[in-house]
Amino acid sequence: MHGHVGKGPEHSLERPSTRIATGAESAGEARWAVRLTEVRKTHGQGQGGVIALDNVSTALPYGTFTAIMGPSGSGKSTLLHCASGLERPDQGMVEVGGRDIGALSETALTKLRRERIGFVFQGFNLLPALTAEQNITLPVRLAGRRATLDRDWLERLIDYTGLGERRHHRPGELSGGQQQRVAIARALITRPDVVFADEPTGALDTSSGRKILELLRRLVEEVGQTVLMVTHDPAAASYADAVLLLADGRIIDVLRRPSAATVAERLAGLGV
Ligand SMILES: Nc1ncnc2c1ncn2[C@@H]1O[C@H](COP(=O)(O)OP(=O)(O)OP(=O)(O)O)[C@@H](O)[C@H]1O
Repeated sequence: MHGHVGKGPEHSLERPSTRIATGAESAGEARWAVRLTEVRKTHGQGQGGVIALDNVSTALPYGTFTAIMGPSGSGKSTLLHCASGLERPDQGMVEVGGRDIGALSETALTKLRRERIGFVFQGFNLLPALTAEQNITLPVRLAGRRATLDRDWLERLIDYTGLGERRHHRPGELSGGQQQRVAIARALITRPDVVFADEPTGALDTSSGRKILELLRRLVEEVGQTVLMVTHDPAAASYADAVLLLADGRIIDVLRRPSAATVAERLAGLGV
């Protein structure tokens, strides 16, 4: 595989790729967009406590598309929440763009989440009073005075998402697929180290969902974006470079270049 040096993390997902230029990378600091090292997370305490993540280690190289799958309750959301700093692990380390996010203050973590991480949700989560373009540029405005909008990048994202004709429409005037494309452009506007997508096609019909997955794939291939996506759908997972298969809070398998059929078969073996 490409550029693997020394002993990598337990599950390192390598793919030769165009790599996105980030501040951390250009400084030669980070190889991985996201890295989890022996992450453990328990919900609740004592006898009622549930081990949601049990010593999970994995690393996502820049410019890769990874899917997380597994039975209900296997820890997928918890992994996404820990990787994005929404929840703090009990043990272990989470790095985003080479920064140990556990060492950050709440303020610094909020800033990192706003500027270095993009989020895409099943329900789009757009602000209804803002136009498509205003929704897309909101993260830059929230970043405050220091941040300036990169207009060329905005235009490229509008091209990628095919929203040219709709940029001045409000979410209520857009289809579900179009709203999700706005959400994807919004997630990328700050050129984040990673985009976390939680069931991004869950609320869409098959054809709109496929367009979303093709868009994410293109952004990985052509822009070098790193994407981590939770999905229950083997067809959606087949757009990823690799599938992390979770069961009982552990990564039990990594399926590389997965086909929908391979994924479905492996999940059926787990009783999903
Ligand atoms: N806030 C919480 N309090 C108590 N237990 C929790 C909490 N959040 C998650 N859990 C438990 O942790 C385990 C992992 O949950 P998690 O939501 O990460 O699984 P998941 O794979 O995302 O499930 P699903 O596919 O159903 O969304 C489950 O046993 C769940 O019941």
